[in-house]
Amino acid sequence: MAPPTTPAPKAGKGFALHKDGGRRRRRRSAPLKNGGAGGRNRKRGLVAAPVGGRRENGRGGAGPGMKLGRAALGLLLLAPLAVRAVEPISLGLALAGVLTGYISYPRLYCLFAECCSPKRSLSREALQKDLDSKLFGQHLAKKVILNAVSGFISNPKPKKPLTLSLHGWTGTGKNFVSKIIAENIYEGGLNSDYVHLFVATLHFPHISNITLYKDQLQSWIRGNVSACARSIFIFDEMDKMHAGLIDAIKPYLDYYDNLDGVSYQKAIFIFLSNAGAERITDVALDFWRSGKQREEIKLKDMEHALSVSAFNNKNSGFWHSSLIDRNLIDYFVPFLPLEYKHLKMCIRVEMQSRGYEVDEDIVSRVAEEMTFFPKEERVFSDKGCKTVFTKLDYYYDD
Ligand SMILES: Nc1ncnc2c1ncn2[C@@H]1O[C@H](COP(=O)(O)OP(=O)(O)OP(=O)(O)O)[C@@H](O)[C@H]1O
Repeated sequence: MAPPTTPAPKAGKGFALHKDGGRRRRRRSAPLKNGGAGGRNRKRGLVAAPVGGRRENGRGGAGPGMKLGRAALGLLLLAPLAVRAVEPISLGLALAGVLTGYISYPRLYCLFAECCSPKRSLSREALQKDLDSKLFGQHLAKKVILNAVSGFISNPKPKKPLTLSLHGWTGTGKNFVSKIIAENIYEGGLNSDYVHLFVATLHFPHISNITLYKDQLQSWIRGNVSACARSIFIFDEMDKMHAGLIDAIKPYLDYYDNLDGVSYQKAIFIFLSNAGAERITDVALDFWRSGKQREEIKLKDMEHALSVSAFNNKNSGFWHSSLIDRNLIDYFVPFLPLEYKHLKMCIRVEMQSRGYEVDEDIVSRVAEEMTFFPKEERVFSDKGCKTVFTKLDYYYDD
């Protein structure tokens, strides 16, 4: 896992805080010094890539390739001596074989192992299909994410990294969407070595360590982006992040071609937060009360209000943040509160994934057990789809 001075990875949510720039070295995670959260990386983490050290290649590193290269060079140097002993045409063919192998090695390697340059490029259609079939009740998020992510990935020279700030009530799909994005870019999804998940309360728990966290965060991101330009960083629980901490990464989100030899322009940063959820709910409730479809809600009804409320909310992690001040967040993405019918959709998916036939009677009973707000109207689920799965256990406990 990461060096002792870096934050610990999130247990159970597929988080690799390190990439070593070369082939992955799997190790047991070390407890953190300096007050970082301890714990073990589900992926049995790694070591922060040396800053300004090895540069990205197709494999995300140079280890085995270097060895082959040296072997090829050695053969070339020995060639004149060998020529006398071996038949020249065969020697030439052998050398050509070694060189071809060396040149195509990264591609060969990437056929069998995960690489920074994924085997397949992101397909807009596949992302759309995933969002349409898996994400319920979030027409705004779907549209923004589809356009933002596919447009960004298909741009060979983006001017800055993509920064998305996802806002909404608990259990409405913010983590779920991050997972979908990660899976559409890297086969390993959240478990990929190029996807990093930070959780505020886990990785940055103590306000007294904020200076240390800032240093760690910077070197972490710098190290991993220098190993793989297309790295994805997800910051969960932004609303619990100490004010000012996130500003440490501001330079990386800005319009710089490179900083100390590292370009951050292909990286993706996703921030998840409950900040602004009340504002989103107010708008959704207004639409509901006036008999309008929630699909009629437009991004412009929310986006500006979200950025302002994130900036002015002391508990948003973006409080007076230069990321907002300098317009470094590309999209504020609202997640609408989920209704009864969406809960039923979540329950059906869960039943199917457990191998049960969908039983509409159980679906309704589980959905009815959830609590809804406002109290009188009972329109929105107060936990989104988050606890429907455990409630389902009650009906299948034998
Ligand atoms: N809109 C949705 N469509 C389909 N499934 C959903 C949706 N929202 C939530 N779920 C289901 O509920 C689970 C929990 O949701 P998720 O972790 O994404 O919520 P969240 O918005 O990140 O909540 P929190 O703010 O508490 O972190 C997801 O893994 C997914 O299975």
